[in-house]
Amino acid sequence: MTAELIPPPDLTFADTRRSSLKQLEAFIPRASKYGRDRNHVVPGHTNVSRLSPAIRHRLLLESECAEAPRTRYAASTVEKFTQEIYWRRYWKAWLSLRPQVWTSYLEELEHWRTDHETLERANACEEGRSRIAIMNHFANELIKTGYLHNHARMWFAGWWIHIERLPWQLGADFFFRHLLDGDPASNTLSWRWVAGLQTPGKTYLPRRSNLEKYLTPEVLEKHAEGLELLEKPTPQQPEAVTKPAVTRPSLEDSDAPSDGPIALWLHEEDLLTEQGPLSSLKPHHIIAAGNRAGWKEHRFAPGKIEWLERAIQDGARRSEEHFETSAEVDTRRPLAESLTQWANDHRGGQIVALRPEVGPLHDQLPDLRTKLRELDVSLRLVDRPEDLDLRPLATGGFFNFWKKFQASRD
Ligand SMILES: Cc1cc2nc3c(=O)[nH]c(=O)nc-3n(C[C@H](O)[C@H](O)[C@H](O)COP(=O)(O)OP(=O)(O)OC[C@H]3O[C@@H](n4cnc5c(N)ncnc54)[C@H](O)[C@@H]3O)c2cc1C
Repeated sequence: MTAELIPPPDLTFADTRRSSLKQLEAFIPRASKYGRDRNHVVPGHTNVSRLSPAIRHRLLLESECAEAPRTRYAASTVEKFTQEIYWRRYWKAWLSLRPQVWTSYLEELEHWRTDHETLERANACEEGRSRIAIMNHFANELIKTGYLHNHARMWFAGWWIHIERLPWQLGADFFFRHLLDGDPASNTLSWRWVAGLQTPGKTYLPRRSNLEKYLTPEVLEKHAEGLELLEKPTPQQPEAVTKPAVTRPSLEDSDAPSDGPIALWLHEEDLLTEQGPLSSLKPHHIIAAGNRAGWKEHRFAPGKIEWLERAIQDGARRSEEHFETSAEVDTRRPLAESLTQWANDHRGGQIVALRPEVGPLHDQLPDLRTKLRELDVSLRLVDRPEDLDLRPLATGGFFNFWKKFQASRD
């Protein structure tokens, strides 16, 4: 096997439901060793599922992924894997209760983007021109594949913040632009956690000894330059850590359903409309629209946009089959244009969708709602019951969330 982490070109990330299910099936025999092996970073990333893009965009449901290994193993054998999936649900629920953390991140990012000296140093790190060869390797891997192993994400973020002393917001943005699984909650909050903002008094430092323990030796040997800088790292303590308050205890009301024609809006936040609360809807039309304006605003990498387009195509094809009506795929125009075009032709109707959580698509909702109302079309957003159930559990830390979740199942 090659000693590079950058996978061979045939190692791709599932972009359809069918291929995601196949990948999940293939992962099941390895789930029992996940607790032991998951922190080891090896070429091809065979210790982990690599399902994050599919889970992030809901080609697969979190519940399906958590349940699949249990067809073969006892719950205790695969608990670590289940827990990791619930880390994702925890971050999402946590941010949903505190959307101001996302808005502040975007404002702070805007500020750093105007600081030329800092931006130049950040660019050098993104482009693999830093003092530490293995971090250059990770930057390169991220850009080439749209993926990094969790441990590599932690090392990279820790190095960026505590060694290079760069603002975490620029690092989070670098990840968000390239990661196929780039998620407003998991990404922003993990960077905050590494910076010491999420759990007061706790930062994450990348240490040479830890890399030597968990990274395939041949890879490290090949990229050893600058490792001495990771021998005795000292944390960059955040200035002031305040606990963000819950500002959105309940979700905004949707427009009331009307009697007119219905369009189902399929979007990248949840590509599984045929399963869940919308499955019995009788739409007259399906609009599978990409958030082109958001992709542009957040400067998504071309490979990531291509992945999203393929996943949306797949969602549209499945919805068309399930709802027995035509789906129009529109990933080229801004979202508002695709939806208002239908609204203009169907005044008095309604557009129904699964509710997008905090992030770029959610940011567009107020403007979209206004435009649709002007055309006398209502926008009805529907929640998955399991998302609503988990939301109120994320008021404290993860293990508190996990305990409450376990208790709710007993
Ligand atoms: C700085 C940083 C940024 C991150 N950004 C993202 C992001 O944008 N999107 C994202 O999905 N994950 C993010 N993660 C979490 C984690 O690194 C990835 O979910 C994981 O590496 C994906 O690979 P996998 O599918 O092989 O995971 P596996 O180990 O196979 O885990 C299975 C699933 O559980 C979930 N999961 C696993 N670990 C975590 C975790 N620590 N936090 C949240 N969910 C987890 C994912 O959905 C993952 O697909 C980030 C972590 C760090 C440290």
